[in-house]
Amino acid sequence: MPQKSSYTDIDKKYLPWSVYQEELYEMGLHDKKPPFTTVFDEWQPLAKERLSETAYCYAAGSAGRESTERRNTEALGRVRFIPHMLTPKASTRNLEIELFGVKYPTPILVAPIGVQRLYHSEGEVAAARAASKLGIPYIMSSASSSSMEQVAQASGDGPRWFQLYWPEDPNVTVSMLEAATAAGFRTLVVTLDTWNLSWRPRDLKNAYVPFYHGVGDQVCNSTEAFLDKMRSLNLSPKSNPREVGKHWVKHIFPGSQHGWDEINLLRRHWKGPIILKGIQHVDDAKKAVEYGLDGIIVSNHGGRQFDGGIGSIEALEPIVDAVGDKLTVLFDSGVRSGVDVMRALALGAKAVLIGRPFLWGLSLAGTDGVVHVLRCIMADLDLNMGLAGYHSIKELTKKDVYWKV
Ligand SMILES: Cc1cc2nc3c(=O)[nH]c(=O)nc-3n(C[C@H](O)[C@H](O)[C@H](O)COP(=O)(O)O)c2cc1C
Ligand SMILES: O=C(O)C(=O)c1ccccc1
Repeated sequence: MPQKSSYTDIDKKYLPWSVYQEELYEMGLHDKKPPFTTVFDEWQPLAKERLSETAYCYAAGSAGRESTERRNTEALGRVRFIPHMLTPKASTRNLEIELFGVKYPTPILVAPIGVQRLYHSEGEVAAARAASKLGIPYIMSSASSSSMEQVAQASGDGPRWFQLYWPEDPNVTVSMLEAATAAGFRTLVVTLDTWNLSWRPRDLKNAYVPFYHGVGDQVCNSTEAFLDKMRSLNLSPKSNPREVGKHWVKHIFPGSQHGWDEINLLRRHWKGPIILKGIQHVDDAKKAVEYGLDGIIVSNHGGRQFDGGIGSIEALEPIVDAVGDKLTVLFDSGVRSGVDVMRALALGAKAVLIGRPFLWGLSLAGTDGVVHVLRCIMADLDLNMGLAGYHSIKELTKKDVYWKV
């Protein structure tokens, strides 16, 4: 499937993004309501009411004392703008961006999140459909609870990105990359910060991790080399889902770290752009340039892996200063509103991944819930861009930002 060069020709009813504000006020005249609250900080508590304790804690929880997660949102909140006035061009905004030669209608992507069927019966399929409607990349996780084919179908002609948890065995790695290519995924995100799951006290207290319950191993069904291994043990995903699930976890979380030189293996087996996710250190960002990567995602996995790190936004500025003109820098961890998106863009990110908030939307109302959450964030972004005097994304720079006080 050739990749489209532009996803900006989406359904006009979504544009400009600020139109959602009018739509919502209009609903009041016809006794209608949005699927659920528009208050950013109410999505999580509302989802908590609907989810099982185990599923809720799996998503809400982070590593250790959850100090990195708190630091993510605190540090983002410290980035404040000094708005411009009398800027007539800013009365309409163009939020388009270009990543790897492809145009997108807004600088927002859907973060890779595994096991989405814990949150809604349609899981990844519902979320991928939402992203496709909005013309934004859906990054399919290696730990999905839907198959590559199901997600690809739900994406339609929407942009397909695939996130790799990098197995120990190169044959399994190559087999996953081949399956993803065959299913039409064109951009590869390789997550580096999760060689094993961290110490997560909430899940340990609940004695709960999804894989032990056979959730999150659906990608293995598309991975021939892995299925061969299972056949040699007389196991199949259909007859022995739990055993196969446990083998799968060992494969995608091998507990041993690959080295930089192995990046070449990925390059040999992937034609499109390759992006490393989980970079926080400037030295690693420089290595990514040295090894010819196309992009990096400055991320600390939402504070779910290493506890005791800096806020992800604090890592962004020095990384952009060092390598921002040499590869594409994306950002995630702690983004909760449109203004948070502006904050990361002003400090140099080219686009931003939304994580937990879309998962709460999925939990509350499936595809419509994800669309609602993303449209709220995009409308907030669009309106705040205008109020601070910006017409386009490239006008956002750190000279208008006040922080580190
Ligand atoms: C429940 C859950 C599952 C996740 N699964 C994955 C995954 O499979 N692969 C991955 O690279 N990141 C995964 N992440 C991390 C997200 O991609 C993203 O980095 C993180 O959610 C950003 O933090 P925030 O949601 O607090 O903004 C997961 C996050 C959550 C909350
Ligand atoms: O929990 C996570 O953060 C994560 O990355 C993951 C890993 C495996 C399955 C589901 C999610």
